[in-house]
Amino acid sequence: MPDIKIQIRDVYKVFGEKPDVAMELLRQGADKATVQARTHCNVGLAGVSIDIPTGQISCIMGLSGSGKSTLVRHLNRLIDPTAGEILVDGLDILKFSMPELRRMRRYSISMVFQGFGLLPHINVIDNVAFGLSVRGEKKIAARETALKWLDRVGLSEYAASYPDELSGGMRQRVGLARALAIDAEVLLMDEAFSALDPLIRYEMQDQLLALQQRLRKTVVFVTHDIDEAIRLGQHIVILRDGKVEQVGTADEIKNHPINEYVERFVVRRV
Ligand SMILES: Nc1ncnc2c1ncn2[C@@H]1O[C@H](COP(=O)(O)OP(=O)(O)OP(=O)(O)O)[C@@H](O)[C@H]1O
Repeated sequence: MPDIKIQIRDVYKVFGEKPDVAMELLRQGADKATVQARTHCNVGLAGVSIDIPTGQISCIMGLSGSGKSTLVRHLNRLIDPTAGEILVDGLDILKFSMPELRRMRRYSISMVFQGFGLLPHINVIDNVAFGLSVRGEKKIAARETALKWLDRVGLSEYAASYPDELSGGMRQRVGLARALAIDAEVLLMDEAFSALDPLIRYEMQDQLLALQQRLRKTVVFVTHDIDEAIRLGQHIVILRDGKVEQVGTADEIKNHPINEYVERFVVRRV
């Protein structure tokens, strides 16, 4: 059994004006559509419990609106739950003070976004060094680290370029280098490769797998693409309407889909 890095315990997220009424309905077993009809609240997550293993790539997948982004954003507290617990290394991150939270975001958990999130007015190397500068590292040392990571993603020659001079795939490699440069143990990737065309996307998956061979980060990778989940994920979580539908290895999901919803993803591949 692998170690567990992140424990998500019975997490609910209700968006809207009447979270208490919505929670009561959810606890009585109402589904997302009923809660929406009765309270006009949007259910993001409804009682999600998952263990995220250390040093593996976990893929969160499901149809649009199933709660993937909402879930991953809880892990660095971009979103706080309506109810439930989130433990990282056994610590309840919902109880963190602002300084503890800042420390976690600067040192322990980094994030790669679909839209790359690069700053347009600074060059590539300073984009990669950004997280290091924010946490107070000296400019020369930060740039040295940034250059090492740019080299690892094959972009050291573009250190002085600006983001708008790069292709989408190159920009996402810069985004990846920036997330890796802070050397966090946890990497959150929200549809990180979804904006890329299929060939480049495949190359990025290769690059992530190659880096992961050496780095062994705990990666939480959100995708709506089952092929990507199966290719990358040692551990796959399928969400539907804010609930966990199935958790398993790629083989388990492929060969033993628990119901029609999961089967539809898998069958569509053939
Ligand atoms: N800020 C918000 N305010 C209101 N409702 C929200 C908010 N964020 C998410 N939701 C709702 O929560 C549910 C889950 O949304 P989420 O974005 O997590 O789904 P997703 O699986 O990531 O979808 P997609 O693949 O389209 O990004 C949806 O019903 C969505 O409308």
